[in-house]
Amino acid sequence: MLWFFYIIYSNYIKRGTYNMANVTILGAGAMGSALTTPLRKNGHNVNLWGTHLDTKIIDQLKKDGTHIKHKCKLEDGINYFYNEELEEAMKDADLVIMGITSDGLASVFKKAIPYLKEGMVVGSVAKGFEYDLKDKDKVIILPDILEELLPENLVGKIPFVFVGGPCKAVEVVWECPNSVDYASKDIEAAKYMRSLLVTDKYNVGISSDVIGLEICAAMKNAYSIGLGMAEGFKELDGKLNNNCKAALFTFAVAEMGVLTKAMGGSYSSVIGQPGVGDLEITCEAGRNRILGEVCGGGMPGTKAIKKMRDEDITVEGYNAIKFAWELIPQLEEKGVLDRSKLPFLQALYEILFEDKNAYDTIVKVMNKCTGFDYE
Ligand SMILES: NC(=O)C1=CN([C@@H]2O[C@H](COP(=O)(O)OP(=O)(O)OC[C@H]3O[C@@H](n4cnc5c(N)ncnc54)[C@H](OP(=O)(O)O)[C@@H]3O)[C@@H](O)[C@H]2O)C=CC1
Ligand SMILES: O=C(CO)COP(=O)(O)O
Repeated sequence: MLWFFYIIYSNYIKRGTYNMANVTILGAGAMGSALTTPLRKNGHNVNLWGTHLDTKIIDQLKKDGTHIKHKCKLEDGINYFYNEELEEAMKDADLVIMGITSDGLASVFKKAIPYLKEGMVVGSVAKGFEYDLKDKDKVIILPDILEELLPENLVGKIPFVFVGGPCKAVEVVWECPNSVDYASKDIEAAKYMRSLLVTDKYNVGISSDVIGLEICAAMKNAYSIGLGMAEGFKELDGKLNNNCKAALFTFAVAEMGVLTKAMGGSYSSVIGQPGVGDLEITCEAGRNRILGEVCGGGMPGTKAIKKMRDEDITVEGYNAIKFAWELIPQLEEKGVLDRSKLPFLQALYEILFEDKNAYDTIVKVMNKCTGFDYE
């Protein structure tokens, strides 16, 4: 019995007083590295671990503190670790943040599992979908993958926190004001993670809507590709197509609402930071928007994605479109979705995966979506 009170008390001490914590970030890419800034500003001990793909990034950071993707120095006092130093990087961590892209999330999390301990909190910034590990044809949200991978002895003992909202990584490094949401089934864990990262510039809201936040995080990337197309039309007609972009923005929000509702998420995420907020930044300044711009300018979808991948640019919206398209039959089978309510998504699938002409397809979808009943 005394042990029971001890565990409760020590968790309270740990999460309630918010003293200096040990934080390990897995993934030294754009976002993982950016989160070192608020953490170091708050005086925490920060370990930044690079994947097998991040060796050059870690080399340079160790040399002079410069992050080669951000092209500026990170805060002083960060401990840097190479791929083969994972155990050391995770030793004594209170919070582990997965700064990995959606397609690498499961493989990196699997590597981290042997070093997870009861009481640690795991955060993730990844935005996308994955296939269910138990059923390779089934599309699921990223929180479900992490839960599935957790070994039996840690189930219910490691809370997960998911990050959504407009947050260009480099602006976090520059300490520009921004606002994100942390969602978790364990609100105390979300508050704990917030307590370690929040600054006067890095604002964090707390939410219990994990599903809504995840659907928005994945789908804003998908729809930003579509909004980017309107930017690319300039290449064809020499004119700004801002009316088109604004209209597509509203169709994107409506369709994120349709999918979120079908999945059981909350509309408040759609109209909050994870949905509208993140859609706005991504269609203004995101890497997904660049793919759309290239397609809108006339390059076929399959060629445009190849070009960006060859340039090593992360574009998660491309896969998100395919995953969402494959998710539809699952939701129709459950009777919670009618695919006719997602005309913009269908258009994106046709442009990006079937190489349909972007301009003609977008003009048609504008005709269809104007005055459309999404209910
Ligand atoms: N960048 C941003 O502004 C924001 C990004 N996010 C989300 O955070 C996640 C990470 O994004 P970001 O940091 O920009 O991405 P990066 O491309 O910079 O990479 C993130 C990390 O994932 C690694 N990685 C990529 N592919 C694989 C793979 N197949 N297997 C193992 N590791 C892999 C990267 O290695 P390497 O560096 O060598 O590619 C890097 O360590 C994404 O899901 C993104 O949507 C969220 C908010 C904002
Ligand atoms: O998620 C992001 C901003 O919140 C980054 O979007 P991109 O991956 O399109 O750059």
